[in-house]
Amino acid sequence: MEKQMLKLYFIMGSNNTGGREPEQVLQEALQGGITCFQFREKGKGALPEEEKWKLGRKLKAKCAEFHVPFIVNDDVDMAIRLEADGIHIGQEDDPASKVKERCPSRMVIGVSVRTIEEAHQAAADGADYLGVGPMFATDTKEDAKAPVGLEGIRRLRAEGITLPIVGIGGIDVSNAAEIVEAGADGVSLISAISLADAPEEAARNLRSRLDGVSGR
Ligand SMILES: Cc1ncsc1CCOP(=O)(O)O
Ligand SMILES: C=C1C=NC(C)=NC1=N
Ligand SMILES: [Mg+2]
Repeated sequence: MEKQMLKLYFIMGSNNTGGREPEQVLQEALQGGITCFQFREKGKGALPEEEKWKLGRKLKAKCAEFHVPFIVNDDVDMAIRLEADGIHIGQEDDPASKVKERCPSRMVIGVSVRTIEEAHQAAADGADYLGVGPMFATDTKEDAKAPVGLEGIRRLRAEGITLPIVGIGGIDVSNAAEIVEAGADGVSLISAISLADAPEEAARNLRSRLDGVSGR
């Protein structure tokens, strides 16, 4: 997996946009320079199945226009049937080893981890990258656990985790660089772009900030 794709990894569902059209917000984020997109339709106000599939197809087509990887959160069937570039799973989903068996080998598999044990397990299960967090406080994910902070990433690297890592949780232009300086290969975020007055400008500012940082 090309870890550069993790530099500015935007995540969004229709319930993260403050009521704006998700396709429009994604269009702007792509124009602003996001390097990866994850469709994450879950939580309060998430779309029912039928609409979720329709939106998923539209967002995938938009990512294809910009040659940006399209990742699906949680829903392995959707990821496979939409021919997504990858799937992202959490600790409550099937292990990466099981998901990997079901997916074409071209698909990347990301796993959410918070502890060192979870990180080692995900690596052993064949994860291609880790989503580490929550980094900072966030109110986007209702059931987010206590933040692990930059130390959460430093500790994984000190423990010898060499897999590509994105930090997630409460990230914006004010703290994105330090995530990479702590040893991550990029940042993943929702509201810093999805709720920005100008999503394209927000993505552009984040991208230029991240282009100026040397990670590991
Ligand atoms: C999905 C997820 N996992 C840990 S925090 C979080 C939400 C991130 O949202 P935001 O970037 O708006 O803090
Ligand atoms: C919870 C998550 C953690 N990390 C990433 C990249 N995506 C997620 N949905
Ligand atoms: Mg999940």
